Amino acid sequence: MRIGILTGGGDCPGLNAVIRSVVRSASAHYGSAVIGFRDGWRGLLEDRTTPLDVTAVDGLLTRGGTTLGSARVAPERLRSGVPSMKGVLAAHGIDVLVPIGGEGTLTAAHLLSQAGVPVVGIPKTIDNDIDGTDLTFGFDTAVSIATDLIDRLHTTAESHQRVLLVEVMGRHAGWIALHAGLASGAHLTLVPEEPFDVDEVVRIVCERFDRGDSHVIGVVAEGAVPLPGHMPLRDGGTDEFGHRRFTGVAQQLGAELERRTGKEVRATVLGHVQRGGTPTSFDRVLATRFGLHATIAAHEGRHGQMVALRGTEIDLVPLADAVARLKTVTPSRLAETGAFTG
Ligand SMILES: Nc1ncnc2c1ncn2[C@@H]1O[C@H](COP(=O)(O)OP(=O)(O)O)[C@@H](O)[C@H]1O
Ligand SMILES: O=P(O)(O)OC[C@H]1O[C@](O)(COP(=O)(O)O)[C@@H](O)[C@@H]1O
Ligand SMILES: [Mg+2]
Repeated sequence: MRIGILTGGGDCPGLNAVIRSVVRSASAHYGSAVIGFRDGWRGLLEDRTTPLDVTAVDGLLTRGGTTLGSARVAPERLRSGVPSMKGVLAAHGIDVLVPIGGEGTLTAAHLLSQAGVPVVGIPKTIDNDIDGTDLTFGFDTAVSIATDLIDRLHTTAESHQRVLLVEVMGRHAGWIALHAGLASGAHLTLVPEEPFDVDEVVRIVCERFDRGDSHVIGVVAEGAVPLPGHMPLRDGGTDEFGHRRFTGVAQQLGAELERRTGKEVRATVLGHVQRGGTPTSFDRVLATRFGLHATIAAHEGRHGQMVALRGTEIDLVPLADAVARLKTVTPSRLAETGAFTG
């Protein structure tokens, strides 16, 4: 068998570990070949490939990023390119395509699957917002990095009796904010799922200082928004791929808090450092298991599926179900922060 593989969307730690796992398991268990398409869907549209054998994936387990490269392509270009992508796959004799990506890449994978291409998807994203799987790889690493950095912000905030707002990634889902906030003892966590009440944030800040606490740490997901009418938030419009452009919610909320509380506020945007570097051992294991089970599914003819973590086992879920909705933070998970807020 010949397997095609590509990595799409934002990179994350563990992508290289999956590539290695697919190549190693395809070779060891089935004697199958793996061909990589470069830069996500763009490489498939433009017929840019790289052969992947066991030697080529040597050392990839621990390396961050993706050796195949990743890129975004306007969804319209992708939809109109389905016939030519099928042509490229046929020309390379690809039996099964294994796209590794977030909800966007997996939506495109579903599109190809519906067009008759045998596909087995693998969910990646630091955002952990893919439905049908308990976790995506990359998330644990991002939370670990964010937690470590927030721990460091506690000490400098204490020294200066400041409010420190930490902006973490999370476009539609606040999983990183929720977990990094709980892990680092944040006093306040704001997520995209629940527009925040600025009066309530002001109250929490004032209360902490009034009772003699030295500082405030607030974790703010980049996609968090205020309740309508509470404070202005600049509109950045959308980019060419349909993604909302963020304008720095932590910094804007910080200015509002300084004005209303009289306290010194600093905003720190963690940004792409959350996506860089080597994966945690948890993500290495999850990525390796996803790669192995995707390879098995590909050889067993279980197509139109995505590998998924359910409890401790790796399962398959229909791609159609996985991309039907995003997995966002539930009100009950958010309510768990209540006892630790303020
Ligand atoms: N609705 C869609 N239909 C077809 N292709 C899509 C769709 N959404 C995303 N894609 C393709 O998948 C790529 C990656 O999606 P994106 O949302 O940027 O990242 P991720 O896969 O990490 O969620 C996009 O650049 C685009 O080529
Ligand atoms: O690197 P870019 O293109 O600025 O994208 C940033 C976005 O990508 C992410 O890091 C990961 O999102 P995806 O996994 O969906 O690509 C988001 O948290 C963030 O909003
Ligand atoms: Mg995504």
